[in-house]
Amino acid sequence: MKLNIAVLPGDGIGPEITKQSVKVLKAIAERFDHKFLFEEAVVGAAAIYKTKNPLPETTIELCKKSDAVLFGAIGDPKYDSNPSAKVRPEQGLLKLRKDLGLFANIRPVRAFERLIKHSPLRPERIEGADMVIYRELTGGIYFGKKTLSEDAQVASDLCVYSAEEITRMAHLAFKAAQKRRKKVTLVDKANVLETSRLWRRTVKKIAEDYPEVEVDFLYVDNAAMQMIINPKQFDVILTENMFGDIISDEASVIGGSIGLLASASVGKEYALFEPIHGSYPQAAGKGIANPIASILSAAMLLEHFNLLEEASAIQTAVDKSLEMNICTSDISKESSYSTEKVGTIIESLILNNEDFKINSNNLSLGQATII
Ligand SMILES: NC(=O)C1=CN([C@@H]2O[C@H](COP(=O)(O)OP(=O)(O)OC[C@H]3O[C@@H](n4cnc5c(N)ncnc54)[C@H](O)[C@@H]3O)[C@@H](O)[C@H]2O)C=CC1
Ligand SMILES: CC(C)CC(=O)C(=O)O
Ligand SMILES: [Mg+2]
Repeated sequence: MKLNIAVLPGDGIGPEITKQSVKVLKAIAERFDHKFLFEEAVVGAAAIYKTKNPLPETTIELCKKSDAVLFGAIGDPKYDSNPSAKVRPEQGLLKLRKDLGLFANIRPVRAFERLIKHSPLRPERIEGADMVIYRELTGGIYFGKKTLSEDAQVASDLCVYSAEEITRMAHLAFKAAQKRRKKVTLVDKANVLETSRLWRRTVKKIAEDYPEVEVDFLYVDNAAMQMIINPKQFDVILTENMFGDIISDEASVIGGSIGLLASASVGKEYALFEPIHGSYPQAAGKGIANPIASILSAAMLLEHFNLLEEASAIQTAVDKSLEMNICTSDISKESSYSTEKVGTIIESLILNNEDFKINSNNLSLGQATII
């Protein structure tokens, strides 16, 4: 298969982790005889420094003409220490999501068997945990009107959702549940928020189309606690933009590190693949960032194009590398390999291993991105 992949490394650790996932995709192309072509563009603070714009038109154009986008991370201490800056790296990512219509962000979370001993959570609580978070990505409070009074003493962020935005998201979550353990949990705050009540009503109605899927409803505050005390109860979590952002960082503790959690951001026309973490500026250039979230995002990219054996090859190589204790220091202080070394070992496991049979257990999604 021939794929044109736009690569947007971004800021902080973005370039060094993305370098590893591109390396791994090149290994897949070599081993499975595909042609993957990569073209880079700037986004975030890197783009502001170069063009004064966090999302230059040339970057959007490249994304639109490519088959898929591989995204690193954005964010820079210069802007984090100045929240009032008018032009910000985050605007680049938010605008990109909006312009490409990437309304669904899919974040699989599972407890990696080999890492359970490193988790701060009790092993018996997380062993076998396996869920996928369907986070709405282009609506809600991140995109609503923002105001600040003239004296800078009163501010507001508007949270808006339409039934249409909820409906398209809910169908994706129910379809994913059909292929998994047939359970959808809507996470909201319907005891307080009108938007959450709209989510509940809409989801209840859609659930009628999926009688074999069990639905339950949890307030986000309770969900945050349940995530830690009983994560195995979750199969597909469906939620709005901000709640999904927050509970997925929390859920990463189950996997052992946020440096392991991949995601796919999809819409009707375009698809972008990105780790769930940010630009981790404290680690930039030090070679200590975990590249696996980015590498597994590349696996999700392959899965999106139905390259299941190839996606499975990445997943298997990642599992093997972890089994061999080849990991960065966020996972194990005793065994701290560099970002580059972890990428190189995963690359060579892909190039040298003979047999990558598709094993639905080691696919991250079960084709959940194909919409
Ligand atoms: N999708 C994106 O591009 C996102 C960007 N950001 C931006 O990133 C910058 C930093 O934000 P933070 O809140 O510190 O979040 P962050 O996700 O960058 O880092 C939080 C913590 O997670 C850990 N971590 C993150 N990625 C890791 C990796 N690959 N390997 C090992 N450990 C890792 C580190 O302990 C780090 O201190 C900000 O400018 C923020 O706006 C934040 C979240 C998402
Ligand atoms: C930096 C934000 C725009 C996004 C975020 O935290 C995320 O998508 O996980
Ligand atoms: Mg986040």
